[in-house]
Amino acid sequence: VTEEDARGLLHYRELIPRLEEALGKFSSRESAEVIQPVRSTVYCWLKLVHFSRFLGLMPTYMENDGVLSTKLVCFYNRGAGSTLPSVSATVVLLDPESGNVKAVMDGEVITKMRTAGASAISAKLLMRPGAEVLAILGTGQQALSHYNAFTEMFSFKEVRVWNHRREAAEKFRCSVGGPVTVCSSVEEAVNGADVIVTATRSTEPVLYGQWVKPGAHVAAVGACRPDWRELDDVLMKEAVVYADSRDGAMVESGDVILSGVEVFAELGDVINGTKPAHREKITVFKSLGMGVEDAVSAKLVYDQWKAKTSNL
Ligand SMILES: NC(=O)c1ccc[n+]([C@@H]2O[C@H](COP(=O)([O-])OP(=O)(O)OC[C@H]3O[C@@H](n4cnc5c(N)ncnc54)[C@H](O)[C@@H]3O)[C@@H](O)[C@H]2O)c1
Ligand SMILES: O=C(O)[C@@H]1CCCCN1
Repeated sequence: VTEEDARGLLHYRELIPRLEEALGKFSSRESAEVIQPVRSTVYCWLKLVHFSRFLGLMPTYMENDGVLSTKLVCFYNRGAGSTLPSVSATVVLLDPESGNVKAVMDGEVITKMRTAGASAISAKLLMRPGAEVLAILGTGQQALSHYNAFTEMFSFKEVRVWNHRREAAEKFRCSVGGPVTVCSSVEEAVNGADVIVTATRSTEPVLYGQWVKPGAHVAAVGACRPDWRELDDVLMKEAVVYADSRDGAMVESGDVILSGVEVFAELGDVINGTKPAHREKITVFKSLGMGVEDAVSAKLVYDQWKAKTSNL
């Protein structure tokens, strides 16, 4: 199933409810219905290359959904100037009965859309009512999918973007459909913002708590290794911290591990009603990406692809 197939078949209006259900199932530890270990990571760092690279394996079994899958995802921090994507991914969908491979699928569209979909769910649950200003830090693939998901799901009055290379932010502004304000600094972008998405390849904090307004919601998508940061300690300590997977965050998130804060709840706990949504406080959703998100997205694509191709 190609990238083009996946792009044509995946839509936020169908994807987001499935992601919400999957996050809820993942966090309801009562049954063994969902099996999704923390991602296995293999570094593939070349001696002469100064940028970090890894391969992540993300196997998942969802019994009631009849999904057995694994994603193979490479994150290559290639540095400025490369035209290749930072994330390349393939999802393998298997038949849970036989163990045979059903489909080998493009995983890049799935990764972009399910990550933005999960962040949109976090905003739906955790941002203050009447949120008007969205700020996006970073202007790469995830920034774009977040822009698309957030502008489709919510009605922000203003969308601001920041990139450490201003020309990249200008390019982003020209490539999207709606109005976007390009900001010269992170501080300018997040000043008074109700919702902030951090989607950079930075390994050092880019967002500082002193700039974040009370009650703001932060969807933190980058910094997916235990020694990488996007958020500073002030922000992490001031915020109520939610994660997609608590176990994942304790192993993979530098923002959580190095700040020493506790994950208050998983997003699925809020969906299940077992933990409150502290909309009145600064909230951080620390997203690392989960196999269950890929599994339900891949099933959605595959079922539609199958129906389409069997009608040919
Ligand atoms: N949580 C998840 O499920 C998930 C899924 C996919 C990607 N990610 C992460 O999201 C981040 C963005 O991924 P992407 O696919 O959009 O990558 P990308 O390469 O397309 O975009 C990265 C952006 O970060 C900017 N950037 C690079 N170095 C920076 C620095 N030092 N400081 C500030 N900005 C910098 C780049 O200019 C670019 O705009 C990565 O960290 C990636 O690992 C997370
Ligand atoms: O869950 C994922 O697909 C990503 C890939 C890149 C790094 C972080 N997590």
